[in-house]
Amino acid sequence: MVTRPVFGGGKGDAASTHTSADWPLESDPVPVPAWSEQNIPGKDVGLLAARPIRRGERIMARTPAVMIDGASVDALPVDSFAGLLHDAAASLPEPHRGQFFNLSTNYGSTGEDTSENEAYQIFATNAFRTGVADGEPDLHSVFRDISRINHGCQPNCAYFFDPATLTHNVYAVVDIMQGEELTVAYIDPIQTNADRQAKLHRHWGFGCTCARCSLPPHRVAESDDRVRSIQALLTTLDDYTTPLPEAMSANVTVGPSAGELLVLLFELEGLHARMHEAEYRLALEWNGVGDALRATQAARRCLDRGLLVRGAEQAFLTNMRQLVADPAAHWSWKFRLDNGEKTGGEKNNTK
Ligand SMILES: C[S@@+](CC[C@H](N)C(=O)[O-])C[C@H]1O[C@@H](n2cnc3c(N)ncnc32)[C@H](O)[C@@H]1O
Repeated sequence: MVTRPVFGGGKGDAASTHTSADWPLESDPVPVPAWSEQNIPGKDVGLLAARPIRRGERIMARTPAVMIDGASVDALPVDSFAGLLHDAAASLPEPHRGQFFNLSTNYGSTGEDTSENEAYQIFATNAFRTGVADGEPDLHSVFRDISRINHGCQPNCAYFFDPATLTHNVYAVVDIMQGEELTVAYIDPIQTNADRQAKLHRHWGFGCTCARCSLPPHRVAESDDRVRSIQALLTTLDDYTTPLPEAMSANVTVGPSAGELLVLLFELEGLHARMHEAEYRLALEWNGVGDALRATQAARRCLDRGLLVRGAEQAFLTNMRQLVADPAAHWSWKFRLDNGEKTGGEKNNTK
């Protein structure tokens, strides 16, 4: 009998064997890391999947290296802000301090070559908005590792900040193959190719070369057309005052078929990190015509997707839970069949 009380972080381990040979159990098995840092042509450093990663897997959870109140960015002259930021980062213990000062400074490096300016450039290149509730207070945070994830317009990962634990979480929103680059969206991907490129240039100083941006022109045109359809559908579906019969005679696209079309367009555009938004609209449209079962199916999918990328406490998730619990008692029940009197919906609250 072999027993090792310290094995598994103190959980212990016992084995029965016929051999007196040493068991290779000197330490915990080392888990295979999900990613590794690599140089990626045209992007400096990025993260590649070191093994297959399943949709839904949490890839990283990190607390901030530095958190900054947005009001101080506005209130202070750049030099003073950069000095404070530098001192805050310099006070971190190693290896966290080294990891912070190692981050990218790609945000249009200007100004003097001082370590204060370097801290400022690191902040500008890598900070995430991490406001607690409805963006208040307006906090911005820099995280090791997570800040190495490059942008993609069809990202395979999504993140959300959990204010209760001050933890930034990164989840896989699709199955990811070994060797594939991990990406998140730095900007709203529901924009045409030209609008996405312009925004990335303006705010981040790079041109995107992701698969969606590198399509041949005829497929870019098709993708842009789908984006415009998504934008139009989001506008009509979020107007809860248009009853279905009236909409049909006025050629306005609402109802379950419009919701199904929205889901399809999200899929075709690879908007996996945003699927909860399409499923939310579909759930409401089915409930709006009194089909409780189909409404519940879409609401379940919305919950599954939404919990992954938004955490547990969002209003739209509560809304979907209420629909699942009792579709006929939900505010949206048969709202498309009424005469536009029900307007109690919570509009567009999936973001
Ligand atoms: C938050 S950092 C990401 C990690 C960074 N690549 C590094 O080396 O640490 C943001 C910077 O990465 C680069 N970057 C991110 N996504 C990119 C992309 N899709 N194409 C080109 N450069 C990208 C840009 O220089 C951007 O300013």
